[in-house]
Amino acid sequence: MASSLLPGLLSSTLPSKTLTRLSLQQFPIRPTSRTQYPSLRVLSIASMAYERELSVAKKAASLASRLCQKVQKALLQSDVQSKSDKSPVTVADYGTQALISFVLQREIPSDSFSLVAEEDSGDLRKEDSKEILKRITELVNDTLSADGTYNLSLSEDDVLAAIDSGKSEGGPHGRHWVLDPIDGTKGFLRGDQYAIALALLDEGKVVLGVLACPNLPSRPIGEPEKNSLQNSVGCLFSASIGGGSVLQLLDGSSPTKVHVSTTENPAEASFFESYEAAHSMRDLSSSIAKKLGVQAPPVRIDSQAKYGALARGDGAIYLRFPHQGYREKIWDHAAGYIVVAEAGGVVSDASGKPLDFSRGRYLDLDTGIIVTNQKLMPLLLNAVREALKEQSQSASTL
Ligand SMILES: Nc1ncnc2c1ncn2[C@@H]1O[C@H](COP(=O)(O)O)[C@@H](OP(=O)(O)O)[C@H]1O
Ligand SMILES: [Mg+2]
Repeated sequence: MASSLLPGLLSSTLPSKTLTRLSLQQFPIRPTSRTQYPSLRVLSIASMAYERELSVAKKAASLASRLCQKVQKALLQSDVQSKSDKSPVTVADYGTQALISFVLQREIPSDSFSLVAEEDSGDLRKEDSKEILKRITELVNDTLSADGTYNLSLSEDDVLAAIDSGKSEGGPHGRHWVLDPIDGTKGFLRGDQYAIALALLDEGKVVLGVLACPNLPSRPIGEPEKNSLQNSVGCLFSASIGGGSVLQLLDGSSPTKVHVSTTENPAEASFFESYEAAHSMRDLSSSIAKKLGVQAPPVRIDSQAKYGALARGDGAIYLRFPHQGYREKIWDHAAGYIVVAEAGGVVSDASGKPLDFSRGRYLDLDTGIIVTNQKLMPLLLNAVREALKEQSQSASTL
């Protein structure tokens, strides 16, 4: 069991826990709008309550991004046949989940550790998965040993147990980590955008989030390259409740606060949507953009990198309208949600209701997810309402 590795050993490279734990119940604040917070003093106390967790989450996501970069590099150097095969992403998905689960349990020992994550070890325990499990274990151990913080090696059983810690159902009470080990699997396989997305729920609210986007350029999307210094890729977004959103490069540059676009004019706004056509109704997004007066074509990228890019103002709107019957999972939105909310943005369902992360592994939503700044949200909601009405009218005449 991974937990056999855990007893009370805290890393010397992370700040020790000097703060008294403050629960959300003591500070009943809502994360959706910074202007609603009661006072700056309470804000900073609330975000300090999760300082250690945020630091550990950033470390875990940074380590995992090294693991993923290694796998993606090998994948892109290999032949076409292996690019269409699913095994590289499998190795990176499981490896990331094992690594992050291990780091969280090791750094923040708790009897009530809970992780809601995408993968489980069912397939890995099958007889024909021996080789892949060996590769995952090597990858995790190589990543840990290159980092040097932990002088140990995980066994295959440790890796399986760490993956299976992700089976939690989440819910409205207590603390739950929420992890998408590789969000944007298809982008990962193509060599495009993907994200490692980790968040913490406390009493049903997202209180911190980290988005590691190893392929996201440091310069804004759409801005032309100027010189090699601006060509770096690899962004780490992080946010904690009341503490704002911060961007640093995965190579360790100094953190800077980010803010969503302040544009009030839809004609100046550009919008994000999924790269994968099957993940969102493009006709509907296009009709909404037209009603709003957006002139620019959609910016299509994979994963929660969209939330990160929007949080730093690369675009002002994100539209996501899955086809009927699709159920959104909390790990696909929790980290991105708080990164945008703390950067001054608003994330809601298509009717304007805040997302509810307290209902278990799924986000049971009305129709879709829309994201923008506070000034554009009322206009966007009107455009969404009209476009949805038109869509249902044309469906009923068919
Ligand atoms: N038919 C569908 N409609 C909407 N989302 C879908 C989908 N099929 C998969 N997804 C989700 O879309 C995520 C990728 O997001 P995006 O479309 O923004 O790139 C996937 O995450 P994973 O790659 O972790 O499986 C998956 O959870
Ligand atoms: Mg995902």
